[in-house]
Amino acid sequence: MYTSQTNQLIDQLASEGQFLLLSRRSSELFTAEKDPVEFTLSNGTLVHIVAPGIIAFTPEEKGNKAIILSSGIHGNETAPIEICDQYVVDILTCKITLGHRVLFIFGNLPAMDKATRFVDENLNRLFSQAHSSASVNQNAYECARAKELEEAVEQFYNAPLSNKIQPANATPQDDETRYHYDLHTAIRPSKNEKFAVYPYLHGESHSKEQLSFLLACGVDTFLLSGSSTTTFSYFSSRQFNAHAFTVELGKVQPFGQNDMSRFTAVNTTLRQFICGEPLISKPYNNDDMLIYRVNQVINKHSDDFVLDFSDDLPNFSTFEKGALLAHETGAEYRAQYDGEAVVFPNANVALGQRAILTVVPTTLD
Ligand SMILES: O=C(O)CCC(=O)N[C@@H](CCC(=O)O)C(=O)O
Ligand SMILES: [Zn+2]
Repeated sequence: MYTSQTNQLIDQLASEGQFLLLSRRSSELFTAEKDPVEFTLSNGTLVHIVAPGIIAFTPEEKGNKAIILSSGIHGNETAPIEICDQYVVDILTCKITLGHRVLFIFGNLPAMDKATRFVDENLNRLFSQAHSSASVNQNAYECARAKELEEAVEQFYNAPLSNKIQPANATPQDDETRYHYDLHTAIRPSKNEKFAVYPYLHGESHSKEQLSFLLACGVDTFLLSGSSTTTFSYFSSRQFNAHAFTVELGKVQPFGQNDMSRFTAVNTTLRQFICGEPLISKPYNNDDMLIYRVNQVINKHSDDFVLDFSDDLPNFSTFEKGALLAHETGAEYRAQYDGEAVVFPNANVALGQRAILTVVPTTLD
């Protein structure tokens, strides 16, 4: 039995679908109940509100995929938030029916309200237990949120349904393939507008099928990471063997100012994917994509760290071998190859954090 307030909330969600809006306006509504808030839509889809901004769906006819779509891990990266918000509205109001279990995560709710990347700590540097490290501010909202997101991912991949609503035909979850697309937009413009970071796989093979899928989403450029990180996609990849990616869909814009025509391919393809509809993706061909490997991860160690190129230089701009990329007290950082390109350059990061990635072209075997 829920309180009348929760019952009202459930009715409102099922009629208007505005989970994100309610999460941002009145997040305490989602945490008032001792038991999980779960209900069933008219098409048989089970809805589980895990926490503000975190909602899981299990369709009556469950497919063989467990899919996580996260957005707003950085609060000012609005286009993916708007895309996922619309999916959630359409699912709750039964305009679309899912073909697989899907968990939606809207990451940093307070940062969305402030239109900032984060409030106290960069959420996408706090996964794989980094939220509990002595080097971060333990009182930051983002530390508690990273822990909550880790638990939500674990619960979704391993124990998705509470006993209360577990249908008689529920099957063990090890028949499912796991996916996690962590959707972002970049601070700078990019020569290759849509690109994805493939987390370090510790020697496992990269999935060409996944690259083809992302190509169908309009993502034609891939960065193969060469080391462990504390990002959300690495967490799902490493801990849960999910096909996981950080996907950059364009450039940061304020809410309501995204040119949604630039997201048609990703919007349509992800929607087909979660609904279990047939996908039209070309077979893998190296020539259709640009694949880079990460060559240098340049961290900032001093407050006087500066970039030696302009603030509006686009991602994937290339340098000649030996060109100075950045410097700080005691160190100069230079390109090591002709054609080495910079990605995510940002001098305004906390000490110890990544200030530039450099990449060089590669191919998959
Ligand atoms: O444009 C930028 O500088 C940052 C865009 C962004 O948020 N990128 C992610 C990439 C995460 C990864 O490397 O997998 C981030 O920096 O967190
Ligand atoms: Zn981001």
